[in-house]
Order: sequence, then structure tokens, then C-alpha cells
Amino acid sequence: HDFDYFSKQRIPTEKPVHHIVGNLWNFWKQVPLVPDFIFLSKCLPVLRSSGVLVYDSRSFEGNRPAWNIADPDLIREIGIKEFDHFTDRRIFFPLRDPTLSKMLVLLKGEEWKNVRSSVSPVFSSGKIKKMSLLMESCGEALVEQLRKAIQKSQGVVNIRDQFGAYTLNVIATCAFGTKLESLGEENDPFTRNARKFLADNPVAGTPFFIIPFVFPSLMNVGLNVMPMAPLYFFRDLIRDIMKQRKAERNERGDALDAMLEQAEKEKQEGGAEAQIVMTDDVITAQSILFFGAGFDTTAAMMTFLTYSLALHPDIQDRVHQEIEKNIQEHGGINHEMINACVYLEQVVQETLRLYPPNSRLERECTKDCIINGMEFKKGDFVFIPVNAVHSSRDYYPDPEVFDPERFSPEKKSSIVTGAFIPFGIGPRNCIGMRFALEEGKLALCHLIHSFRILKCPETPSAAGKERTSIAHIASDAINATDSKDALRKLSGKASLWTDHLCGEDTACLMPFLQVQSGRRRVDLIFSRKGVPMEWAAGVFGTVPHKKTPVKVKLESRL
Ligand code: HEM
Repeated sequence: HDFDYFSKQRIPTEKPVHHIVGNLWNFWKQVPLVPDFIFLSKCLPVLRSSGVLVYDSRSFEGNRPAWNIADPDLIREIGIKEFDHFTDRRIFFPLRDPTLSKMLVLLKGEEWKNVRSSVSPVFSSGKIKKMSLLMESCGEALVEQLRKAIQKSQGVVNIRDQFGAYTLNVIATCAFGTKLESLGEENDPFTRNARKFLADNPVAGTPFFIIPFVFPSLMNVGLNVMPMAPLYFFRDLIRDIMKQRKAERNERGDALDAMLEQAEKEKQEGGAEAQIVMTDDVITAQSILFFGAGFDTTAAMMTFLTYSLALHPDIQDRVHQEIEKNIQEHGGINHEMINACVYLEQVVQETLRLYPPNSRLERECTKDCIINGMEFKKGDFVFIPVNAVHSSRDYYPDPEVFDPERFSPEKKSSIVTGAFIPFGIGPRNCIGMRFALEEGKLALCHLIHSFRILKCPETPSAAGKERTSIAHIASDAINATDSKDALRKLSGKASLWTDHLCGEDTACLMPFLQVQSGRRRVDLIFSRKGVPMEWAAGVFGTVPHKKTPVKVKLESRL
């Protein structure tokens, strides 16, 4: 491997920490990575001028070079214009099961392209409208569930859990064609397996977790760090439901129906077995994937939106008024009604900007190419730090402020393409975006129509402030005279990842520290300083988690 790969292109590079595993060693051992801070402070001016931060990720990702791209122009080049050179993502955990390995996220090249275009019609606006009818009952069930919950706790609820149960119910209904009678009931096999499937990977935080990063080939020869039992449970469940569906031919209007319909269409159009993309295996794998990809992300969006409304009663009042007006006009909470809520859409967008559920986009270079004078080689990784881009002053004035006006019809067009990427970018963006927005907005309309959301003593301190207070620590550290020592003290055992770094903005540095460092120790470091923490899922970034309750008070409006 050419360790001067980036320096030859006059791009600053981070020095590797360990010859084989690099910084991943630190990720596991949770040792301080002070040089990272110094490296980053050197990079900042470069980053500011070019919008690109690059480091030799020999240290992070085995011996593969990785680019960190924070500049919207380049993000557009890679995500859209030069997509043919960046079609794939790295596969963390290859699944050898012939069915499960067909999940979109595990596919590359032509196979991905074929499955993606076959699955896309499942999320067409017509199909979403049908699924919306199924979601409506889940929204009503959520309100019921919340009413029960507030009776027990003087109105104070952990909305994260509540929304988790709701998204589980929606997926059960819309992807698995089954209904959860009792939201999230623990002894129900579906819920039990779902929890296992969506829980922390037990291997995370142990040395085994770095294996797929450093020795990906071992994963291909049978080593597995994923708990497989729940995946097999869902695989078998879907197969049974599919058999039943085919036999009964009774249409429910869910994603499974849409996929079966697509399979039928391909059979009629293509004829030969070999031309059918939407096979039973592909359908089964996607159903499970929708579950994994859509559960935490959507619950996060809903959690942070509700939380933001608790902190901003004026914004809440405006959303509420709009909802009531549209309920009147459209005869209830439904697909047409939520689409008429323009301000709600702004609030959703701003939530996704300030709290993007996926903090990193990833691409793998599939063909050598030169973009803006930079040489990308086949096999290079490209990382796009979503949170960093969304928190950059260059694209958002006062980025730490929750301000839905940024997305008003008048101002929206001035947002730079490539600087708002909560659902990714280009042909490999989130296939479930419309689904997520529909399910999220439906439930939020039910929630806001039925309850007033209030801040209470249990509510974590303001999200905006949280960032600011963390930013203070960061700027103290960066301005400290003996920076090395100050940083050592500050960082404790934190290792640094670049996902949340942007420009010279120290405020952005810290969420990245907060989020992307080994979780246990960072929790510790910040909680000792009285700084509230979001739960951090190691390399995967911030995802809402039951370990960090977000409590608000709900007061019935009806
Ligand atoms: C607020 C909720 C959600 C957010 C913020 C979100 C975000 C994302 C992001 C950032 C990506 C990567 C895109 C890229 O690399 O350019 C992605 C991919 C994906 N998402 Fe979502 N997602 C959400 C909900 C959902 C839902 C509900 C589903 C399914 C029903 C879903 C299914 C997928 C799938 C299958 C992919 C992989 C697409 C591919 O590789 O072709 N997501 N999502």
C-alpha cells in the first residue's frame, strides 16, 4: 500500500496508529487519540478553503484509503454526476445466507442496479397512498398507547420508546403484513425477535467488532459477528406469509403486495425465469431490510421533532394551528391532509437537518477517476459526513438554532444542493424516504392534534444548548495554551472520527467527538462534566436508543 497516497496529492493525512488495525485499535481499546485533535486543527484551514478533509484511513479502515468529502460540489459530483464511478458501498457484514444476502444494502454493481429498479415502484406515490391507509390505524393506536402511558406517569413519557413501538407496528403492518395487537408487547415472538434484531450488536465494544473492518475477507469465509437467530426468524416468517398471500390472493395494499405485484409484472413481461429480478428471496430480504433500515431512523426523526416542539412552544402552536385547519378541510388525519401541511414539512426538514439520523454516507470507488484534480482509485472509500455538512455555517446561518424558516417556500431554493442530505444523495439514496415521511408525519399529526407537548424537569437540556455547551468545551480545548495537555484531559479516552467535523466550526467538532467515539467512555467523560449525551453507536453514528430516554410531558388537548 502506498502510504503517501494522499500526501502525494498534497492533501493532509492522518498518521496511522497501528500497522494492521490502525485507529480501530483505539476504537476498541478506547485509548486517547490526542494526535487526532492536533491533526484536525491542522486540517481545519485546509478544510475551510477546499471543503475537503482527507485522511489516510489506513488507520481506520484496514489499509484502504478513505476520503472525507464535506464540500457540496464534490458531494454532488460523487453522489450524482460521477455515480457510475461510485455505485457501491462497503459491505460491513456479508451474510452468506442465499436469501438474506439479497438485501439492497448488501448488493453491488449490476445486481444492485437491477434489484433497486425492481424495488423502487414499491415506494411510488400511489403505493405510499395505499400504505398510508394502513398506517392510519397505527397512528390511532399510538395515541391510545400514549393515553395509557400518561395515566401512569402524570403525563411524563419517554417518547423514544413510544415512537419505537409505533415504527415497529408500522413495519409489522406495512412490510410483514401482520399487525401487532399490543404495541411492543414483550412476550410476543415478533416483538421479542425484533428487539433482538434491532438491539446493540453484542459484539460491539469487543475486539471482534473490528474484524469486518480490518479483515473483511474473514467475513467471507464464514466468520460472523451478527446475531443470526432473529434474522432467520423473520426470513421464515416472511416466507410463510408470502405463501399464504399467494394462496389467498387477498390484497392488503402493503409493501409485500407491491413486491408480489412487481414479480408478477416481471413474469408477464420477461417470461424467462432468468429475467425475473423480484424473486421470493429478493422479496424476503427486502422486507427484513426495510425493517432494519426504517425502524430507528424514523423513530429518531419523530423523537427529535417532538423534543424540539417541547422546547419551542411558538413553533408548536403554529404547527398545531395548521394541523387543525387541515383536519377540518380534509375530514381527518390522512394522506391528503398531511400533504397539505406545508409548515409541518418545514419542521420535519429542519429536524432532519439538525438531527440527521444517519451521520455518514458511504461510497466505494468502483472505477479510477479524477474529480477536481483529485485522483480517486478503484477501491478507495468515500465518506460524506452528513452532520458536519448540515452544521456548517457556510450553508446554514446559526446552524445550532432550530429554525424551520430555513425551509420556507421562499428560502428553500437558496439551500445549496448537496448541503441537505438526510436521506443521502443520487441514485443510491434512501429508497424508503417517502415511506418514512408519511409514517412520521401521520403519527406526529395524531400526536400534536391530541396532546400539547411540554418541557418538564425530566426533559434533557436543550438540544441546541447541548451542542453549544459541548462547543464551549471544544473551543476551550482548542484555545488552550498547552493544547496537547488540555486536549488529553478533555478527550480522556476519546478517539476521534471525522464524521462531524466541518470547517473551522468547533461546535461541529464536538458532536462528532460525542457521537463517533467509543460509546461508554465518552458518555463518562461528558457526563462527568455535566454535559448531556446522546447515545452513540460507535462507527454507525447517533441513532436513538432506549438507553437515552427523551422525556417530555403530554397534556391532552381533547
Ligand atoms: C427518517 C427516516 C430515514 C432516514 C433519515 C434514512 C436515511 C437513509 C440514508 C442516509 C441512506 C443512505 C443513502 C445514501 O447512501 O445516499 C439510506 C439508505 C436506505 N434506506 Fe433509509 N432512511 C430512513 C428511513 C427508511 C425507511 C422507512 C426505509 C424502508 C422502508 C429505508 C430503507 C433504506 C434502504 C433500503 C436503503 C439502502 C438503499 C440502497 O442501498 O440502494 N429507510 N437511508
